[in-house]
Amino acid sequence: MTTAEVLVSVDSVSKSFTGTTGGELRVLDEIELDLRAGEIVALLGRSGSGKSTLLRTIAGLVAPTSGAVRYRGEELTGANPGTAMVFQSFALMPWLTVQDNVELGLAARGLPPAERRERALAAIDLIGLDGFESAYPKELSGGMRQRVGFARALVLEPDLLLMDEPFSALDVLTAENLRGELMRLWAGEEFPTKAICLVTHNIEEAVQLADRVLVLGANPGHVRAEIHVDLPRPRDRRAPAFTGLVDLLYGLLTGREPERAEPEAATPTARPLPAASVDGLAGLVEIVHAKGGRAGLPAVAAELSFEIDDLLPLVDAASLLDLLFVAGADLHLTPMGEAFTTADIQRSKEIFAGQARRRAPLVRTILTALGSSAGGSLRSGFFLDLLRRGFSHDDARQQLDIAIDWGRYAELFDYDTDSGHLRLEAPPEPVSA
Ligand SMILES: Nc1ncnc2c1ncn2[C@@H]1O[C@H](COP(=O)(O)OP(=O)(O)OP(=O)(O)O)[C@@H](O)[C@H]1O
Repeated sequence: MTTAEVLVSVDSVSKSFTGTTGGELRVLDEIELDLRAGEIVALLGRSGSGKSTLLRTIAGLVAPTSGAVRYRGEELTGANPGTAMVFQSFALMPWLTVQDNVELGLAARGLPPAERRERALAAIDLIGLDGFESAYPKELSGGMRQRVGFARALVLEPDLLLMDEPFSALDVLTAENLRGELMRLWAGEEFPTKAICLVTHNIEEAVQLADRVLVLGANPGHVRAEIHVDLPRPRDRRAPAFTGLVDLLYGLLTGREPERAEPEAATPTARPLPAASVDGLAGLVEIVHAKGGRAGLPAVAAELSFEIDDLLPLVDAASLLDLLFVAGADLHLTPMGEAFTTADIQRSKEIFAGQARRRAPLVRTILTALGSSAGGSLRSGFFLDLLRRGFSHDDARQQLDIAIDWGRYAELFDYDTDSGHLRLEAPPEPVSA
């Protein structure tokens, strides 16, 4: 496999965006990646780890801040001519028929109408859409719309097919069916592309489809691990080798990176608060307690019908606060977590307050700032301005909302919606910086 021709190479690519207040938001950090003929590569990572940005960089839709993307050795200066993209949202033109949607990219390439028509019909046929040529997107189910999305990309016969969470807007059965069909096409003679790179946050999907899984970490996006999936196709989800890889990836996605800063020393931007409500994270701690202090993540996700992306912030929050810790794909209750979940409500709040003050950088920063302000009160805009130096507009708001949820529960500070002020609940206590 490693001797196969390199279609696209990503050399030391970094990408920064300009934040709303002019600060730099580093999204990708020194990414190295070769995409070779014959392989399917999955980019797996939690929300915000830069997966979509990396995919768009490979497509030539986003220019790297430093480093280069090459297609067959040629550095890109615009859209990558060897790629076509399938989007999560289908991105179809509602006013065009299936046939016209599929022909769109060919028209852009200047192909004559007769050839466009012929190639579009072949792609429509290949992806199981024949009979729907003159239908409009709104007449189609989600699964059929995504087939149009596939046909529109495949008709271009790209060397490399790029897919950004192509199945995540579909219901479970439709997604499974379409994944299966894609794999049958991939194994067949007529499939017009040489390689696939897909973004997913679904671990099972990555192991089912990919030859190689790159696990991306966040802040900024970087490659944490590369896992080879040498399982025969079609893959059996119940095979021990399959579930073993799923467990390994769960562990990689949830485990803390050794080189990351300890929460005590981290700043609010270096260690953002996970998007978890107190209710959610306390519920998870309670579940692990009910299971005897140890629970497998895949089992918890399945039991709660949670996507890993919904579960990860809860796991992150509980481990940030040292209520749980992750070992491999298992969650373990810590002594602090045990105390938190078995205590009466007032004591639970005190434990939470102590942990949040010590280990959640934004909560600590808010407490410090409120403690040194006149009357222990500051406008929320003050904190939003600070946060926007390191986060996008929406992420800054979300960070503050999480901190307020945590701070209110812990009775550390309150937020007055009418005046827009955060206010200390109790007289200022010394806070170690
Ligand atoms: N054009 C842009 N301008 C500013 N910030 C951006 C832009 N595009 C992405 N970002 C930021 O870059 C970070 C990574 O985004 P990206 O969509 O690549 O991550 P992701 O891993 O694909 O996340 P998700 O799974 O949620 O889609 C996010 O914090 C996002 O807000």
